[in-house]
Amino acid sequence: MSKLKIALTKGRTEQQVVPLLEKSGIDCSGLRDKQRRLIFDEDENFEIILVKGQDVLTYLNNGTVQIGIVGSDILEEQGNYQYQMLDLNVGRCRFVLASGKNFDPSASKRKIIATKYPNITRNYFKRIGEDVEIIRIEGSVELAPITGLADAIVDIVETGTTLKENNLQIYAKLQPVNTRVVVNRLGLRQQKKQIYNFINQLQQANEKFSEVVK
Ligand SMILES: Nc1ncnc2c1ncn2[C@@H]1O[C@H](COP(=O)(O)OP(=O)(O)OP(=O)(O)O)[C@@H](O)[C@H]1O
Ligand SMILES: O=P(O)(O)OC[C@H]1O[C@H](OP(=O)(O)OP(=O)(O)O)[C@H](O)[C@@H]1O
Repeated sequence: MSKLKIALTKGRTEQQVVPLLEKSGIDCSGLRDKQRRLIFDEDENFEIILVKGQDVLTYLNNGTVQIGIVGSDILEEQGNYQYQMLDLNVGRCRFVLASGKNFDPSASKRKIIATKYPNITRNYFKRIGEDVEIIRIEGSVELAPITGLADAIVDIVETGTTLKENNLQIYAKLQPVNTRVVVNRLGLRQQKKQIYNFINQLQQANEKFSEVVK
């Protein structure tokens, strides 16, 4: 029987998900001890690769892996909703619209919004019927309203520390974010039993199951 291959988002997601994978009985000793290694096959049933969140669906859709573990922020930004199997109770945060204290959300002038998530931002402003200019930036998003690059930002908030330390405040709360398990459809047909066993083990470890593929 071939091993199930998992693309796990490296960084924050990896830190929070590895304890869950271990709880569900998967040998993650290599991940615990690693420095720059990216592929882990210590477990007899699983192979885990560490990838950037934005690349998880590329590996999944290509069939290189059967399972991906990635934030709902990235799934939503990339417009993929169809392969989500499990909602993990980790990586919890929320999208917000934020700016400095002088920002006027009801001002009639066309606003400039900086974000790492242009699609989510476009959809939000479309929903509320406002036309805005979006500037895409890759990080340290909070700098945009402080430096005058943009009027406001759409970004993720977890503890609120980054906003607070940069004197920004929340003007609107958008959708919540958490970590999801996504499955390749062909993989699901070919390795159904293995995949469902994995999902069940992870579900028990997580004690929170939310959504089965339709
Ligand atoms: N402050 C946060 N608190 C909790 N979860 C977060 C936070 N920021 C991001 N996340 C979640 O963790 C995932 C990975 O975030 P992480 O910061 O490791 O990667 P990143 O933002 O792409 O940064 P980098 O480009 O440095 O790798 C995000 O896609 C999101 O789901
Ligand atoms: O509410 P907090 O707990 O402070 O977390 C929010 C911060 O975390 C994320 O940034 P990240 O650490 O990924 O850095 P980045 O600016 O490089 O994207 C996000 O973009 C916020 O800046």
